[in-house]
Parts: sequence; structure tokens; C-alpha cells
Amino acid sequence: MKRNGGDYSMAHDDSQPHIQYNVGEKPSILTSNFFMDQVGEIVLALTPDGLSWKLMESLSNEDGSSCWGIRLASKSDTSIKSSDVYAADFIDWGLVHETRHTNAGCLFDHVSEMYRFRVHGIQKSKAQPSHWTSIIHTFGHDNRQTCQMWVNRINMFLGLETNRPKSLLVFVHPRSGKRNGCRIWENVAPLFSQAKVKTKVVVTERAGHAFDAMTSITNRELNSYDGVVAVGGDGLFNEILNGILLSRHNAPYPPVPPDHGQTVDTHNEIVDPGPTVTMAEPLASGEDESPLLSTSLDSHVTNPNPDPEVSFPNERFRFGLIPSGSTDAIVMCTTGARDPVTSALQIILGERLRLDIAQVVRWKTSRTSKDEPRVRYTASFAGYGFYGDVITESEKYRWMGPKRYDYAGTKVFLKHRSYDAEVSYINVEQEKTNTWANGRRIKAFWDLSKEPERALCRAKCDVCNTNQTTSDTHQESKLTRVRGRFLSIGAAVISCRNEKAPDGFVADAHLSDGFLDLILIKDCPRAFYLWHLTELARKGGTPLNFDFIEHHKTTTFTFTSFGEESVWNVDGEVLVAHKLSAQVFRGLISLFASGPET
Ligand SMILES: Nc1ncnc2c1ncn2[C@@H]1O[C@H](COP(=O)(O)OP(=O)(O)OP(=O)(O)O)[C@@H](O)[C@H]1O
Repeated sequence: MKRNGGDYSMAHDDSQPHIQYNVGEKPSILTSNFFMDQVGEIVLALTPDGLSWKLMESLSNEDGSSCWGIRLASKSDTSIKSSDVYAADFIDWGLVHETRHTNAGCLFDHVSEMYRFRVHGIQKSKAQPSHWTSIIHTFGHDNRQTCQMWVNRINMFLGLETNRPKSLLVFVHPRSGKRNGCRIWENVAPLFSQAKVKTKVVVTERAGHAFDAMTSITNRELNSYDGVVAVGGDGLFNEILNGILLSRHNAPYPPVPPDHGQTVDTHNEIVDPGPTVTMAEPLASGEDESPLLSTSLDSHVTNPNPDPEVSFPNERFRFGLIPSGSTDAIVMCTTGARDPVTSALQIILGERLRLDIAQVVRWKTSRTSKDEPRVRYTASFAGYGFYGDVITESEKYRWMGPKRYDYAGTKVFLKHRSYDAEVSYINVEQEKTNTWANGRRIKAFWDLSKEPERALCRAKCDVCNTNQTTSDTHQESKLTRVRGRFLSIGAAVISCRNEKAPDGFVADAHLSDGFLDLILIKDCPRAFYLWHLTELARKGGTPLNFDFIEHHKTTTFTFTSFGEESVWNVDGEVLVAHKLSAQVFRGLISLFASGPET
């Protein structure tokens, strides 16, 4: 066999094998013969779309040769798109394993020495398309220059991929989840080096370290990075998010909850509000499109550190998350997998996804306190009652690791406490929500409830990519007030999918539709609440399909507590609040993620 017959352009020398291109295939820029490791002698072509190769043997046997009935070359692994390639490098002289075919169609292994180069790319698992792995193709040739020329050409093409990060700031939480943050970073760091992405790594030493670093970083330094990556859990991610946004996001606050002087008991006793009452107040036409937001203009507190250079929404600067936490809901919702390699590869390939962010403002810590408004941003979830009590309880058992949430959850469930509160929310979708709820009831009756009733959020989601602004929906919005005793009040920005809730707290929440999913769980018998929790833990369950649960898509809500109080759990952090309000900002930040492939 003549080895590496040399390079040729598409005007081939007739002594070289021709590659037949199908209609629609792009012509190649470069074509050469190589020995491909584990495959055999191939003709490699570089096209604007990527690399493709064909086995020399199969050129004359296009229907695919076989050995004892096994296909030798599969069409599915004979190309790689340039959008899936993240590096090419020359690795000098060394061994290449060739798979040679005999005339009988059978194959045997042969090892030769030659110059080699590697192409690093990604591969999506067929069974779980959200799972990405890295794949390396090695090509060998007798001529060193040929290998180097190919490496240079491929790298030249990779240089044209402008979405990809070149420089990142990375925070590693060494004690997150099972305390393996550093090991997880060490496992994925080589992928960043191969892709020539510069990383400045900071290993956090205490809670608040990443927050302080992001608050004090100058805009000049922040701008020198293409993004910031958290190697940790949702808590570390939210610390970074808050560190960046608190001093750089300028927007009017959400409205202050209304005063209830006349309904609040001055002796601090629990006031029984009676049964839960819901009042819908239609807006007068011509009124400001968002009455709650109009209040916020009056209550706007000027940001003491306005920063014109890095502002949000921001398309260029992106956030990344490599999971090593206890729950990792944000990563599961935004990549579809809880896998450090998948996340690292999505960062390296410069995937881009807009994400809604909620701004939560605490106005009063207690009934009598006079506080400055305290702002927190959240990318995932804020919950009161059950969720607040679980986080408070779980803090006592930190030493248990992630298991503390199960233990604390059981204890809080057994106490079965409900809290008196009033929630006002902008009801943007009342009609749709009611129709949907009726649909769910009918489906539940006929046991068809596994069928998804609304579009689930996925990669290239239609709902998230519509141009409809949330203010459009305000045109038909209504302000609704609900007063009652609640086991929990939850506001989800995303579905909050995790291992304990495989479909998430709100299965049909979207990553960037501009809505919060407000879930009001009214007081009910413990067995019913257990039923709800069981449905939450079940894949395909219908945890919101109960009469004691209200589910509203909203943009803004306010909250006031009465009598005995719980605390808010904002992304795993406790926020004590007697009066609080929240609003969502559509697509406020961009992530290095591609969305779940469902
Ligand atoms: N080096 C550190 N030591 C202790 N706490 C830290 C450190 N670095 C960050 N933290 C804090 O730990 C909190 C939780 O971190 P993270 O979400 O990464 O891990 P986790 O195991 O998922 O935690 P949790 O279950 O508490 O959410 C963060 O909010 C952060 O404030």
C-alpha cells in the first residue's frame, strides 16, 4: 500500500482517489490522505462546514463493506462539524493504529509510526442528547509539514468562531456538594487548555468570597473576560450573579407591598384571616400598563454606584456553571444534564442562552422595623413557608452534607405549619391559566395527565425566542390579591429540575419567557400536602394539580406576612422578610449553555 499519497486540492491528480460529493455538500478547501487512528487509510477533506473522511477501501465499495456481517465504516462517524470542534494540535511522531481490511472484507490491526495531529470535538450521546462528551480524532502522515499545515488551517477556521470565549474568570468552591469542587475543576481544566481558553482561577476561601470579588472588580478587569464561571452549586452561582448585578443593574425596584395598618393586630398575636380570599381588580383602561411597577418609580432607590461600562442585559458577557453542588437545579435546567464535562464543553464552544432573572426586594424585616430595602437577584427560586423552614432547619445539620435537606424536609413536613400572608400579583394570563387548569383536571380525570399540556422549555425554545415583551402582556393584566394561610409560597424563575424533582418544581417554566411561576399552596390536610410532594418527586407527576394549589404566571408580586412568620429561601439563602416584592427581568443575563435537549 502506498502510504500517504500526498495532498491534493479538488483539481486532483488522477492517481489519487476522488471523493464523490453529494448534491448540496460543500466543496472541500483541502484534501489529503491520512492514516486515521483506529480506522485505517482515509481521505480527509476540510470544508467550510467541518471535516469529513472516507475510508480508502470504502471508496470503491460505497454500500459499506462488512466482516462477518459487521459494518466496517459507519456513515455516522465520518465527519465532524466545525461548530463541534474546539481544538486541533500537532503531536509529533508516534504510533497510529490502523485497521486494515483484507480482500475477504475482514479487518486486522496494524501499528505504524508517523507524524500525527489531533482534532478535539464534542459528541452528543444518542440515548441522552443533552449529555456531551469530548472526542479525539487522530490523523497520521509521513510528512510533518502536511500535519502542521492541517493543524494551522483547522485552527484558522476555529479562530473565525467569534462566539467562543478566550478568557474566563473561574471561581471554584472547594466544599460545595460532596466537597469535590477542586477535583471537578481539575478534571475539566485540560479541556480549556486544549481549546486555548485562558482561565484565571480563584478557589473560594469562605462564604461571600466570590460575591466580594465580583462587587469590587473594576469594569476594566471584568471587561477583559468573556465571562465568569462558577464551579460549585446554585449558591455559588447566585453569589456571583448578585456580586455583578447589585452594582451594575439599574432598574426601578418592584412596588412596595401595600400597608395593612388596619388589619394588623397591634398586640402581635396571630390574626386568623379566615378562609383564603382571592380578589381580582381589573385595571382601568388608560392606566399605566403595570400599576405595581408605576409605584416602583416613586420608590426607586438610586444605585449608589452607577456603572455605564458593564450594564445588563448584556449579550457579550456570559455566565457559566460547572456543577459540583448539592442540587444543581440551574445547570440541569440550562444544559439538560448534571455533568461537568457537558457544561465545560458548552462553555468552550461558546453556547449562548438568555436567562430571566428575578429581583427580590425585602422592604421590612419585621412589622415594626425601619429598614433600607435589601435587594437579591435569583436565577432559580424564592420560597416562603415550607421552603424557608427547610433551609433554616437544614443549616443546623450542615455536617450531614446534601442529606441534610431530606432530614430537614421530613422534620418540617411533620410540623405541617402554615402562615398567614397576603400576596398581590400581576395576573397576566388569567384566562390561559384557567383554561389550562381545567384541561389538567379533565386529563387527570381520564388519567391522561402525563401528556405535556404546555410547551416544555428546550434548546432553541419557541416560547423563549418569541419577541413578545412582558410589557405587551401587561396590556391585559389584572392585579390580584390573595389573603390566607399558606403552607408555602414559591416563585420559580426556571423549572428548578433536580434529582429530587425530575420535572422540576414547575415543569413548564421557561428560561427566558419573562415570567415568574407563582405557586401558592394553601393550608390543607397533611396527607394532601404529602400527595403534592410525592407528585413532585415523580417523573411525569402533576404536583400542581390540586385544588389547594394556585399557579400563576406573573411578572411581579408583593408579599406581606401577618402573625407568626416563616422566612424566605432565596436560592438556598435565608432572607427574613415581613414585606417583600419581586419582579422578573426577561433575559437579563446570558449563559454559556445550549438549553436542555428534551
Ligand atoms: N470556601 C467556602 N467555604 C464555605 N462556604 C463557601 C465557600 N465558598 C462558597 N461558599 C458558600 O457556600 C454556599 C453554597 O455553595 P454551593 O451552592 O456552591 O454548594 P452546595 O453544596 O450546593 O451548597 P448548598 O447545598 O448550601 O446550596 C454559597 O452560597 C457560598 O456562599
